[in-house]
Amino acid sequence: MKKVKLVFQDGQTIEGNSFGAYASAAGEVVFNTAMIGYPESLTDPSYKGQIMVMTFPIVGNYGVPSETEMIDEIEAFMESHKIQVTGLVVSYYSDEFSHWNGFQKLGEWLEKQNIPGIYGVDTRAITKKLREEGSTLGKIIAENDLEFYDPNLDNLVDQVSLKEIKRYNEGSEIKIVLIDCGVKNNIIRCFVKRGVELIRVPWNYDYSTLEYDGLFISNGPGDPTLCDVTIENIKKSLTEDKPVFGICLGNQLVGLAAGASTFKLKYGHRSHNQPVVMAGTKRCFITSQNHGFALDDSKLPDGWETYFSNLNDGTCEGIRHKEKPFFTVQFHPEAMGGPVDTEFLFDEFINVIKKYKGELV
Ligand SMILES: NC(=O)CC[C@H](N)C(=O)O
Repeated sequence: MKKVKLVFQDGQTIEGNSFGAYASAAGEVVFNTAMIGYPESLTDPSYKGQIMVMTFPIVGNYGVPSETEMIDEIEAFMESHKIQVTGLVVSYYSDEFSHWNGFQKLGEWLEKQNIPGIYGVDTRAITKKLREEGSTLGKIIAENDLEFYDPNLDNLVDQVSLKEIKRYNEGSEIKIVLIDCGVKNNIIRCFVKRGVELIRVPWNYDYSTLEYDGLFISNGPGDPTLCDVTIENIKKSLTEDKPVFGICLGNQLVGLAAGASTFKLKYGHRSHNQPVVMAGTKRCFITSQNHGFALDDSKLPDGWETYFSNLNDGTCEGIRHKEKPFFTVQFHPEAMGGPVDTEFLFDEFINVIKKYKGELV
């Protein structure tokens, strides 16, 4: 059994066992308290540049599904075409797996994609550290040492966004432009199964010449303020009346385009049980989340209001325009993995598009 080290920016070093690739990697260390869903989380492009600490004590016991099986031109069981995290930290790694959909061992999959994992470390102590001191930079060290690396200084969206336009359900009556900032596959599935045409465009694409009925802005990695081209394009869309919907990074980008500001949370929200409340109601939803930044809704621009708030820390979980059909959420209604309480938001978006097109009164 090979040993590796997890080294934090403050010098703290924890030794553990290697699994996956025996390699060194540096990034931002974040923790995720979800009990399941490691194949989906590991392939979520929003985790790009991050070393994920899973607090659930046993990881790997249901294996990993096939990463090559495709349905409708997208990976059937993954949230993107590859592992996006930089490294994985778990307490107990189970090399044995049992699941109807299990195809390979988690360690084998990580190794194939050259992603290091470390296990046999106290993930509760690490999580307490991150909660008390905030997210920090870190590295997994095998043989060779590395510099620390802060992914939030790089335009990660450019690295994960697709490079050319791609259409799904071509020819459908309702056409939605999806700005791909690192979109999760389940967002695409949620639209495709509702029968709309999806025009998936790169993060910096000028979509103003396309024919479409609604604009959707996806999730994505890193600091939202670095998505300057997307923010400028959204600004133009907000002067029009076409419906706009954004998820996670998309929520932050619409907020920035409207004139609000973002800030970095101390340790982020990464789990499948984040409670949010819909403004003006007592309706609470349990949501799946993965974000390190948030919109500051203490001073929203004129015309905008808070749509959802987080019941744990009161931070903004979405905004909406008071008159125009624009709304966004910080959590993940497509929930992969996680609870599907808020998937109805896709239907609401399609309904406001129908209203906008005069098909619904
Ligand atoms: N899942 C996301 O879209 C994350 C958005 C942004 N990168 C953040 O960490 O806040």
